[in-house]
Amino acid sequence: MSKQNKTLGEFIIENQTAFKYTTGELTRLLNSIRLAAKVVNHEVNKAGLVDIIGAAGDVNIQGEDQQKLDVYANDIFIQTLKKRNIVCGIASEEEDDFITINSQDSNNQNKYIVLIDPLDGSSNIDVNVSVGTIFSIYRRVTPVGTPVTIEDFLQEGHQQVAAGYVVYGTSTMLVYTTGAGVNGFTLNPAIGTFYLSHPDMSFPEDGQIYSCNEGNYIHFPQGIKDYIKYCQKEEGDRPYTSRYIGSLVSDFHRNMIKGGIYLYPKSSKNPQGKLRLLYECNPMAFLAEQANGKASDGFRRIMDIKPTELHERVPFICGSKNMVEKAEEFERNAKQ
Ligand SMILES: O=P(O)(O)OC[C@H]1O[C@](O)(COP(=O)(O)O)[C@@H](O)[C@@H]1O
Ligand SMILES: [Mg+2]
Ligand SMILES: [Mg+2]
Repeated sequence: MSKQNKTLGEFIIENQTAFKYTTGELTRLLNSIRLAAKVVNHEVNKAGLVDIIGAAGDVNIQGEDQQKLDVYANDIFIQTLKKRNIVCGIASEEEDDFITINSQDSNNQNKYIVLIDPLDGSSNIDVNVSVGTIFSIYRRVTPVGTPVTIEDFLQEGHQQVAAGYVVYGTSTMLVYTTGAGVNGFTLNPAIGTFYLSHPDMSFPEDGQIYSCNEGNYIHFPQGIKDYIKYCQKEEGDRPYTSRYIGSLVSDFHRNMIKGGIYLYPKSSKNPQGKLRLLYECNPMAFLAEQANGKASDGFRRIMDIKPTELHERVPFICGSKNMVEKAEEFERNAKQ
């Protein structure tokens, strides 16, 4: 069977042997995420027809108005994972604290925890612009059969065993890694099956696209301002093209295919940046590095940052390796 016709289910099974902890547990977990993605996709595709757009009326721990689709996607992913008794803990952008699964059941031999951003790009839901879901998977560090603790969630990004995203766009794709490269699968909506459409995805080392909310420009650190001016300068292969969808998943996906850099720096408005280390930056950083790209906070490798809080934010620069290194160079120079 040619690589192209392979379904996600087949690919997951075939590639579990490449994974050193093979017990089939990660396979079942990835398949659960695949299922939840299809359910959420069904609702996203009819946003506007059904009562799924607009605010849900609550504010989440990030201080953001929860959108109905944020809440719906959160419920679907958590229920799908809970029901299958496939993990021992879950953390989500939409949940104040982490969720412990079946902690009283000492037979709960599950080894994995999942961190999710159930709906990424919430500001785009109501305006029919692509949105996504982001997931990150770790092995627990506390003994199996005991309730998970915060330590299981505050692991450095390089401890991830798998990460991925779903983009609900012109087509719906699931893109993931287990540390052996990055592969993308497109949903055939007629039969509800994901097919391998983008094998071995890789960031071009250089690109001509920069993605950043320039509306915050005056609040950016000097190094970032200098880098944006560098991108806009008439010189060599520049100016680069500015493209900003406002959904991290979609901006990342485009830049991975075409070559580009995404920046959400810290600013006088957001001293730590906006994006969340555990369920946005770490999974995208794992994917970026597995796809020959790079991810940093301007100075440190994202996946080497030791988390201290569940919902902590970090400045985020991610994309084509040479472009990220150039941005880091401007940040370092501005510091001197
Ligand atoms: O509107 P801003 O400040 O440019 O922020 C957009 C960024 O915030 C996010 O929407 C944050 O993610 P959520 O929608 O999951 O909260 C990113 O997807 C996006 O890149
Ligand atoms: Mg997000
Ligand atoms: Mg979100």
